Amino acid sequence: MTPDLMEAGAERISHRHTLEDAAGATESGGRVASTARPVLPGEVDVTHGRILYLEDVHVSFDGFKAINGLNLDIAPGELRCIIGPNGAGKTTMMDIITGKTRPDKGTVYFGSTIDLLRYNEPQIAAMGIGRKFQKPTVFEQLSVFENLELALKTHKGVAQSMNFKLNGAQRDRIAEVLHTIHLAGSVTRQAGLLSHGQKQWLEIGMLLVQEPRLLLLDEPVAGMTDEETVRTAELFLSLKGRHSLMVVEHDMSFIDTISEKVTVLCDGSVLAEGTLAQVQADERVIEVYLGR
Ligand SMILES: Nc1ncnc2c1ncn2[C@@H]1O[C@H](COP(=O)(O)OP(=O)(O)OP(=O)(O)O)[C@@H](O)[C@H]1O
Repeated sequence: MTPDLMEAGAERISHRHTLEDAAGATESGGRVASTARPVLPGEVDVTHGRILYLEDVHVSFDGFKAINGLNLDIAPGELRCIIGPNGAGKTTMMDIITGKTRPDKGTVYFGSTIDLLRYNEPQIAAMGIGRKFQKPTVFEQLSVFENLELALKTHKGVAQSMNFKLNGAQRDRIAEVLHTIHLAGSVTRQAGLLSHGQKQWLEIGMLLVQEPRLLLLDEPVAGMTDEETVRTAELFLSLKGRHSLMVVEHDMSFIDTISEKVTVLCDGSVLAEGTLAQVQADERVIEVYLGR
């Protein structure tokens, strides 16, 4: 497909992807473990106003308390920024949410019904929690379009099927994502030739084609140019509402542009929470993180 056609496709997009589309995405009928009811991607109970809920979570590594009584909740559609000094436990927290690390103790819920501690990493990803690590990991030899196509196929568990063809809705979804990540003009470009910022956007796009409910993003603007950082802020602001985002960053001006609520982690638990101005004025935060 040519960039022109993809661009045209992007313009045709209306947000018509329904829960039915998402339900059709799971070849296994969406059953992922021994819960009382099937869990479908996109089907998360947020009637209690939380898409993510952590209570009194603890993790120790060889006796060292990396996470120590962590409580946190994220609202549906929220864009939450997480800051804190090195070793505060930010990465470990994301590892717990995504099933990479098991806590010693605590509660971790996706919506109000899905106990994440009962699932493994691939199951949690399939439920709609996407994670972006700091370094971009796109397939450099493939084109931008092929990277997105592969992410969609892999998510649907059909990567091994040589006969898999994208349907119209899937092509529209890719076109929409290309537009969102500012790569509609680079559809056929080899991913290895993209700038660092473009690779980061492409990797975010590879998550977006999977329609995640919650996106965890680890230092997304590290190494970006100022212009790329501004465009990334615009991208995140455009994603909030439709997706929930948790962004770990050290770049304060970027956080200032995108954040409503900031959580400061320190020594494995929440030290402060509020607007950026509120946490920046907090003596304890100044002491451990921002400096005097
Ligand atoms: N697998 C592990 N084994 C032993 N210690 C670990 C392990 N993972 C993390 N830690 C320790 O737990 C603490 C929290 O680490 P974590 O990487 O979560 O912090 P962070 O806030 O993400 O830091 P940074 O901003 O430097 O990435 C650190 O002291 C780290 O050395």
